[in-house]
Amino acid sequence: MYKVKTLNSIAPVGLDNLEKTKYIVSDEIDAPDAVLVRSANMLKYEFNPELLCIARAGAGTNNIPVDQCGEQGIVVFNTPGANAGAVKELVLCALLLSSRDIIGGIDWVRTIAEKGDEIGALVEKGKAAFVGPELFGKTLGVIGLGAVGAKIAHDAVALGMTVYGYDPYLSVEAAWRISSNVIHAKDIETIYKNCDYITIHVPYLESTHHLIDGCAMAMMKSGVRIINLARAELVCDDDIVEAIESGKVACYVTDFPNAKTARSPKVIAIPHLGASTPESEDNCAVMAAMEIVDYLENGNITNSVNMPSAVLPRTNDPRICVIHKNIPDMIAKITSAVSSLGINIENMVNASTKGRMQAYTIIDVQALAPGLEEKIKAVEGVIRVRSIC
Ligand SMILES: NC(=O)C1=CN([C@@H]2O[C@H](COP(=O)(O)OP(=O)(O)OC[C@H]3O[C@@H](n4cnc5c(N)ncnc54)[C@H](O)[C@@H]3O)[C@@H](O)[C@H]2O)C=CC1
Ligand SMILES: O=C(O)CCC(=O)C(=O)O
Repeated sequence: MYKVKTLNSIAPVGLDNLEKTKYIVSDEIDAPDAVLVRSANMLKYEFNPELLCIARAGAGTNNIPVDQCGEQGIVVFNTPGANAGAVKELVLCALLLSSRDIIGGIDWVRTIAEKGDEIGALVEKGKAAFVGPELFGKTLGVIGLGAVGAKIAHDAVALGMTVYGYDPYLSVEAAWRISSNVIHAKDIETIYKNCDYITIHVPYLESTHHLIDGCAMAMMKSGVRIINLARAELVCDDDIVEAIESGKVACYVTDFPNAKTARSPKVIAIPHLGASTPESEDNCAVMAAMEIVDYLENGNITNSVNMPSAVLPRTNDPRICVIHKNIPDMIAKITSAVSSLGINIENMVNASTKGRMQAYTIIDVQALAPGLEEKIKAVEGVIRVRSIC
């Protein structure tokens, strides 16, 4: 039986893919083979030696020590695009909330709720305090045009906005998803200087820490509205609070409130609800569970953030899966270790990604033999070996 530990509540439709005859799934498992997680912080998690993979039911993996996992031969998956529809809808909502003072207006109506028949007249007299601009005809800057950013850019065009998109790392495949009406911003300053609204959709990495800071905001239009449903640390809290106080920033919407931002009256703080729809919770859970099943049962890797993709269709042959350093001569040494025991290789695939530290090899063999795993493990540069019957 495979053991899967859940660190967050995972949608049942996803867990249904972990057949009860093959999997024990619980939040109280010791020494799991796989971990299923949403936003739980795993940065200080103690990895048991048996742990083979972690599936993040979601996009961002900054709650997982991805590089350390790679060094230990633990495959980390995420679920690209599976919650993008939910985030997109909340960003559209955030754009409207940042513009029209809907929240202020609703709060004010509550304060006059006991005024009985006077309410109608009070509303007509008081509503001028909650006026805000339309999105139509305004300029939106989308930083990061991946699964979420591409959808927002598309819908904002449909809302009549002029949309600038900035993403220097966009894959060709992702580029096809971008509406041709989106203006390609060649540098981030173009976004800062031209946009009335700016929304951020990049992963949180060392290189994106405080992407929006005082210098960035200094380049922006006065009264800019900033939407951050990506990660708190992409924006410098001290600087944005200061920019709000000075009037430079008219509104900041964040899905990641903290002690600094939650108190500011011009911050709309949402309790990390970007992906909180039944549809996206189901999508993420199903994709994450399927990634675990395919890796544990077949050794196939799809949507990993620390290993290359590698899929070899199953036959009846037993299989050896080898995670190794991405350095020259590994394939020759690993296949020699197999053939030194007189074992024939029936089929194999090797995958590496430029710049990634680990590579991966799947080898279907005629038969397993005692000592085979040990022989491969002894090859310098091999990180982890697993055989699957
Ligand atoms: N609030 C929530 O519940 C959710 C938040 N997120 C956050 O949003 C982020 C984006 O999500 P997806 O669009 O699904 O990810 P994605 O991986 O599809 O897209 C990210 C895009 O950012 C681009 N990028 C990376 N560094 C950049 C930089 N310095 N400047 C401009 N572009 C850059 C990449 O090329 C990629 O196209 C996630 O990493 C996560 O942190 C995602 C889903 C739900
Ligand atoms: O699972 C969640 O609710 C959080 C989703 C998220 O932040 C992500 O996918 O990056």
